[in-house]
Amino acid sequence: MEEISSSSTDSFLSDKSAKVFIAGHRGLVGSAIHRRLLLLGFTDLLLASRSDLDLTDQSAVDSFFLQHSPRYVFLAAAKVGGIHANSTFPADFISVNLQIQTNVILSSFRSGVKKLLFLGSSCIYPKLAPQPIPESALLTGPLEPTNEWYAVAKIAGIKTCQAFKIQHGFDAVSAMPTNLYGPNDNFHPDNSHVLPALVRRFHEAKASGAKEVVVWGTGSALREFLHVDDLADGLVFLMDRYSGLEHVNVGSGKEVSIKELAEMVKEVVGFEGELVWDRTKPDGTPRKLMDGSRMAEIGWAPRIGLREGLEETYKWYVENVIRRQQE
Ligand SMILES: NC(=O)C1=CN([C@@H]2O[C@H](COP(=O)(O)OP(=O)(O)OC[C@H]3O[C@@H](n4cnc5c(N)ncnc54)[C@H](OP(=O)(O)O)[C@@H]3O)[C@@H](O)[C@H]2O)C=CC1
Ligand SMILES: C[C@H]1O[C@H](OP(=O)(O)OP(=O)(O)OC[C@H]2O[C@@H](n3cnc4c(=O)[nH]c(N)nc43)[C@H](O)[C@@H]2O)[C@@H](O)[C@@H](O)C1=O
Repeated sequence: MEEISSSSTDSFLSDKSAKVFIAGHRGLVGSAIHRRLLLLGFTDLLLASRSDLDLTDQSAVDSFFLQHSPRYVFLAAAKVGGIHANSTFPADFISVNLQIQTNVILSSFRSGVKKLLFLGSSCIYPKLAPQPIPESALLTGPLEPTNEWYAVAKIAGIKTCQAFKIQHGFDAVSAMPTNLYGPNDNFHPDNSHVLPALVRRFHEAKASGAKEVVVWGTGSALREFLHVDDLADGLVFLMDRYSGLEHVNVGSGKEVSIKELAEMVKEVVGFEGELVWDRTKPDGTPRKLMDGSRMAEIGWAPRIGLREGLEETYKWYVENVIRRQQE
């Protein structure tokens, strides 16, 4: 059941005065969507930080939607973290994500939202899925154990969107991004994803004159990285053009090993010491390159290469995180 909306008069991009709620607008993805919509000339963006609206609180979410009546919703709020955080806090990753997404999807439906875009992740696919991973690989095999709790919540999110579309005709679509990076990422030493973790670790090693940097795992795991500004562009594209039942992969189409990534970060940061591999840490999924042909068929392509995106992200980290610590 594929449906690609064709009417330009009724499309998201022809409705720039519409009220758009970006759930999670301070995060990596939400802040990139915010930047993108401002650049495109959207004039009525609805934003609420966690202290104003806890998205796990069902009645608060319901009241918020009834009070503000947004026309479009980007659901970019979630409990997010890297391999260590996912393995350490399984209860949070499954329960918080189920709560946030169910509350936002149901309140959107009940309050008459025109269209909602839900964000999943490439970790929804089986650990040993065929590569590149097509959308049809969902629920065809066992999940990667380090993030199965998060993955189960994300799969439930896709299915919630599909169920409301089937039963009620609610225009809720799902995008599955690959591993992301960029401005406003989480640079926590333990709980973040690999790219921001390495940016911070190499920067701190260079600053302190350390001789070694420890990198987790064997370095052989392969990952596909997408700059978050490319993702935001792709999400706006989907909001505008796609109303199909099936979720859509959003990736860069390019993979690197963690060893190659670590060497690249080392070079960009300018650290001159050695890399040491901590093999007691898990590699996680051996490979997760997504098949991006559906997005390509709809007419979208990423623009930012990994090296360029990494250089820009390191500059952002120094100018924003480090400089602020020094002030
Ligand atoms: N980062 C990545 O590599 C990938 C991310 N994704 C998906 O993209 C989406 C966004 O992720 P990302 O931007 O990286 O995550 P971040 O952690 O950077 O941002 C998440 C946002 O959600 C908000 N939030 C979390 N819990 C609550 C709550 N209870 N009430 C209100 N707001 C809340 C956070 O608020 P606060 O600022 O207060 O903490 C934050 O703004 C998620 O669905 C994630 O699964 C998919 C694939 C890869
Ligand atoms: C986007 C996706 O992200 C998560 O899955 P992941 O791809 O395994 O995420 P990761 O970025 O944490 O690790 C990637 C690889 O990198 C290695 N690695 C090396 N050194 C560090 C390091 O210092 N930190 C981290 N985190 N990893 C490291 C690490 O051992 C692994 O081999 C999901 O849990 C889930 O959140 C999700 O959807």
